Amino acid sequence: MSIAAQIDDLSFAHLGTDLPALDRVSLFVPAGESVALLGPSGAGKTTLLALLDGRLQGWAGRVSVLGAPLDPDHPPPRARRPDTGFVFQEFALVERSTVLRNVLNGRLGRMSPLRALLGSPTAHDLGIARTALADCGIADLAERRVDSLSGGQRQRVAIARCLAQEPRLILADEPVSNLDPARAGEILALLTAAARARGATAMFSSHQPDLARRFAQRIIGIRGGRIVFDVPTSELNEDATADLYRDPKPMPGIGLRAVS
Ligand SMILES: Nc1ncnc2c1ncn2[C@@H]1O[C@H](COP(=O)(O)OP(=O)(O)OP(=O)(O)O)[C@@H](O)[C@H]1O
Repeated sequence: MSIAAQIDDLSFAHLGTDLPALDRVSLFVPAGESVALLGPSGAGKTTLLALLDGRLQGWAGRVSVLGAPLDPDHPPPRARRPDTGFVFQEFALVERSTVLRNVLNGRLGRMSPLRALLGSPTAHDLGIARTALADCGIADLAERRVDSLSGGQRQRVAIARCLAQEPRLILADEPVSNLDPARAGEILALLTAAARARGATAMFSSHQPDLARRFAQRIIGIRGGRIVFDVPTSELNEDATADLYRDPKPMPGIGLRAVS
């Protein structure tokens, strides 16, 4: 079986913090799966995705992505890992550039260094970018500047850029948190269907259990940096989900009191 990500006994604290953002996490994700990470604010979802994306250093434990171990002290530069794609919550697009140029940026890691430097795509790169635009339903926006687009359209551009990279692992950090419920469903449908059609693995974080249920095969609950459940979507339990979001420490003096 091909492996998208394997994590063994991983602990990590951000610089300048004492509490670990991830605490003894172990995880195995076979290739092709779609996985949702659920958990309250500060649970460690973004940290886990950033770590798999090779953007963090100095963890304890073992991490391998697409079969290659990541060195905790020297993860390879992002540009040298085009097989892993990332969709950011805040899109991270070049606002004053066109949609097509932004999507072509997803090809940079696949181009020769000279072409990447000159920003000169081949016909093959252009074909892949146009296919990604069409798959995301925004072929007609190719020449529009990003700063003229709505939030939902920007999110489609961010996904198209990621698809143009031809990643085998797609990581997405709250990719629909800025969208209304109908748009959020459309975008997650698009992301997971595009991953499936390409045989890629998709891992996305969310605060919306209903969307996770609809679009993920597997749901991982994280709280306080630890995995508290990891189940096939069909086995997700309402109580476990509610527990995940329960207030950790009620404020002293606040609560229900009998009124005499
Ligand atoms: N750059 C940073 N420097 C210091 N601490 C950080 C940094 N980024 C995150 N943290 C801390 O790490 C912990 C996990 O944060 P993380 O952003 O991974 O949570 P999250 O589950 O993604 O939250 P949210 O749903 O709000 O995005 C939190 O305690 C947070 O304060």
